[in-house]
Amino acid sequence: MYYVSTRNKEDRRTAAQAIAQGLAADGGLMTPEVFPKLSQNALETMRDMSYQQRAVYVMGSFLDDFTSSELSAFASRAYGPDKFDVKAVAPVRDVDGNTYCLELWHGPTCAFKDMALQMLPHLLSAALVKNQEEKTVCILVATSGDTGKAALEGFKDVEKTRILVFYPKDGVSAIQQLQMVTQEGENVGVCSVVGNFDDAQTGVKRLFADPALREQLAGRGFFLSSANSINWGRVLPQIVYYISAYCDLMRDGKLQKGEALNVCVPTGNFGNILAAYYAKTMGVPIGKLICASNSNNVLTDFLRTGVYDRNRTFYNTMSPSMDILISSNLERLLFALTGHDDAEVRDYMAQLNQDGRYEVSPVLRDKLGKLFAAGYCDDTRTQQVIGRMWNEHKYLIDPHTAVAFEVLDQYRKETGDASPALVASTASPFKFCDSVLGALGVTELEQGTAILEQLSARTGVAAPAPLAGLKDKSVRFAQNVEKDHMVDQVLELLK
Ligand SMILES: N[C@@H](CCOP(=O)(O)O)C(=O)O
Repeated sequence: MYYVSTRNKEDRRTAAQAIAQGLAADGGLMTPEVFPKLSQNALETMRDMSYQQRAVYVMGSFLDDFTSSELSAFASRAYGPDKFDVKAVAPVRDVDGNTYCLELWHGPTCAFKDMALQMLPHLLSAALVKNQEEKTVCILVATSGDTGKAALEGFKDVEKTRILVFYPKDGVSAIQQLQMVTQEGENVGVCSVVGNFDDAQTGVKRLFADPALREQLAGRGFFLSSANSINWGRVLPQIVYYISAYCDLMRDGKLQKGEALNVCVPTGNFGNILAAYYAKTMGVPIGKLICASNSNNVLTDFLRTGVYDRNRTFYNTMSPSMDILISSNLERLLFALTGHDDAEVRDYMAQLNQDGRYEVSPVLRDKLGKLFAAGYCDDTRTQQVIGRMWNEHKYLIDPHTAVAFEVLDQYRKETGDASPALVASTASPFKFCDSVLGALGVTELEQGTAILEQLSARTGVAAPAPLAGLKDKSVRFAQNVEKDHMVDQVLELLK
């Protein structure tokens, strides 16, 4: 199977090339030329498999330049008991008999990003060998909180890799920041950027597009790649968990063969919900894809009107991982829904770059409306939902998950569509202790890592071990740069 750039479908690469490259040379996103189909029989075959086996089954259908024994070895290392605190890896919790919650935060950094970033280093390391690459890869990451730590943990001390993470100063939670600045490993770097996530992400994309920098780094024996969801190796493992959740629900008798399941995903960069869309494209009986946003509701407006307009106020919210106005992966959706019309996608992206805005064709708008629903939720409501979920279900959820529960509720009320629904739960509530404690009515908050124990004491829920362990770690990274000086950090790390 080949992968093509969303901006030039003549640019064809193998999976190993696409994964090593991260982003296409023209700034487009590498995307499969065709999507394999999963029959109902295939879903039934997978029903009784472990998560690791399902990952091999699904990923194998996309990665024909990787052997099945390679993928099996990667899956057992990526999703083993030393990495995930539950055997199921991505368990599905029954909330009320018709609403299910896919818990994606049982990995080493307590966020859904682990699902892909425990796998990507294996894929990328193998890809370097397959491509006979002699240079060391330097992974540049922009994060609004979760990707950064998950990528650092995944690539820590991985041979022939370096990793540098940029996060917005004052744009991530205190625990998220502590997770990153205390990162161990000889090949890692972390730096805050003056600005918001969009500034960090745009800065990173600018570095990828800088031919002089690439040449200079090549001279030092390095090339650049990405661990953000612009890299296909990030999106593919995310498709697996939607398929796995559907199989779990069938196995447990909660869904009948072929029964539609709506899926509601809190998303900022659109990678997580795009993975659900791809699972649907492959044949999983997913009904409506419900896109949940916080007050940075650029995606809500886009999916409702067909107009993408990032010219609006950027809010720092209590669900920081979704504080994004330039949503990278939408480009892959546009490519899919235009029938791989790279010229049309190029045109939209050029308008976005120039005016911060584009409007899709009426045909595309209709397709979006049939596939997606969208809504958003502000911080006040987010805290109410956290409080309600705790009081009614004794279920402790994080602010991003709360946004999704609220938007699903809005959708059900507005449409009367009472189909079974799956909510993607993207992070542990312990990553956002202050907001969660506030939602539970606590006003006097402990400082530093003591707040983890405070949330535990208030709820009787134990903090995940990797977060509880933060109190023994020392801060290693305190660098802060203006967005125009990110290049200096790269050159410093790779000197
Ligand atoms: N929500 C992200 C932002 C980057 O998104 P990605 O899916 O492209 O890595 C984060 O937590 O950093």
